[in-house]
Amino acid sequence: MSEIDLLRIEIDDIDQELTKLLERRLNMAKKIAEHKKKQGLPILDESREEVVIQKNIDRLNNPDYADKVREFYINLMDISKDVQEDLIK
Ligand SMILES: O=C(O)C(=O)C[C@]1(C(=O)O)C=C[C@@H](O)C=C1
Repeated sequence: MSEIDLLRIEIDDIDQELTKLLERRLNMAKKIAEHKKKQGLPILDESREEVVIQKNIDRLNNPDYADKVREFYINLMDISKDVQEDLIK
């Protein structure tokens, strides 16, 4: 097997875990949306989003990825809000 094939096997394994985790996270986001609907709360919580982003930047071993992690969580929470809005509308 070529080196790129071996590296792609690693990427595929990581993607498999990421997809499982994404599905779990989106399921939790739906539960939060149901709670917010009952309580009459807005979907968007900007202060919580900043906490999520900062906490995960702080978890990095390589701080060079800070901007990428920020971008990742902004996109992830946009997807989360789409799922939440689809559920409650
Ligand atoms: O924690 C919440 O209040 C959520 O609704 C979850 C979540 C997220 O995906 O992490 C989504 C939307 C909010 O703006 C903040 C965070």
